[in-house]
Amino acid sequence: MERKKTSGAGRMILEKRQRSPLLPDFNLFSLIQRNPGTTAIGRSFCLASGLLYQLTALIKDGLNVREGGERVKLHFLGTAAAEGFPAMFCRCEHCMKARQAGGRDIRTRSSVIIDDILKVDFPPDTLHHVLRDGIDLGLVEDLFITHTHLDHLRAEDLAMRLPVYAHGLDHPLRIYGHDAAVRKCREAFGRPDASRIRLSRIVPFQTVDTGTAKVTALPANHDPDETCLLFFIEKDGKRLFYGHDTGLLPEETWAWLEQTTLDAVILDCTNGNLPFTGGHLNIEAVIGIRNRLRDKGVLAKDATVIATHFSHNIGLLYNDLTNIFDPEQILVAYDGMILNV
Ligand SMILES: O=c1ccn([C@@H]2O[C@@H]3COP(=O)(O)O[C@H]3[C@H]2O)c(=O)[nH]1
Repeated sequence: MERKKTSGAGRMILEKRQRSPLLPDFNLFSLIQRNPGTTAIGRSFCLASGLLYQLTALIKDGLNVREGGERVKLHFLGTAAAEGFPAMFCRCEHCMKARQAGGRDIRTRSSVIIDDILKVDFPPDTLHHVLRDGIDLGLVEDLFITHTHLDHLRAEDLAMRLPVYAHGLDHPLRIYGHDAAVRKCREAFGRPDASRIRLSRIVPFQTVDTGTAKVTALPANHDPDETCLLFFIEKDGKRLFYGHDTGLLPEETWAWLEQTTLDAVILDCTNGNLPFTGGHLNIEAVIGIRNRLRDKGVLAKDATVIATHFSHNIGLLYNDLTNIFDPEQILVAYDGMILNV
């Protein structure tokens, strides 16, 4: 189906201006209109401030504009490990600090939406994401599931796309996952009408052509009891690697990745400065993977590398993480972050 898209840089600037936490949307012009008593000096001040605000936003956003090609919007809905940050029941020093700090130190269970129509994972915080970021989930056409752990697939909530719970939908949601994910979905909502949900089992190295993107499932190194997937996503000429949850990448995944180029790489940083475990990475491993991708010529010029999926156990707040990752030119994801690559 054709969907109307605002093109390139204009779209990026619009979105970043609407959502930037540093530049809240504050319409000075409507303030003037609501206050007919405003003096000429006041009106001039407001107009000048408004113009300055618009200009600042354009300059800030302009810094992110790249040369050539359609941009792909990556919207990070959640950036935490299973327990969230602060963790639900946790009263440790770091969770207490995060509760107090708020903002970028509040992390929910991980998911990303690409160009508003392609989603990876369906965590239990999805309703919160929809409400927090004003997302129209009815637009999403394709949902790729990495694995069935509770923070990545809340299958029961997908039933909210069925009749009675959802109206006005004009296309089915196509869901793709390995066999455990398909089984979990079937147990949650059976075999619904294909106009609402279509479920497909995919296997490692299979490429799905959604019509808007080509998505290849790659093996993760996460849970020995389940085939967990990572995704290579090619959309509008951009190539992205969705690389969590995983420990050190399997060599067969490396072999596949080394045949391509990547414009954006999203990596698992669950363990922060702690030693990495079998199923997750830490800061050192994230930097190591970035270095290998760079050394093998996989990273495109100006490629963006992003660390995400942080556990509360690492005890690092957003500023601690940026202090570590900024010198490495690796971005630290936060909830609500929008990138145009
Ligand atoms: O050795 C360990 C094992 C686990 N954990 C935490 O438990 C979580 C389980 O879900 P998850 O796999 O999304 O993320 C994990 C981490 O946040 C940890 O910090 N250290």
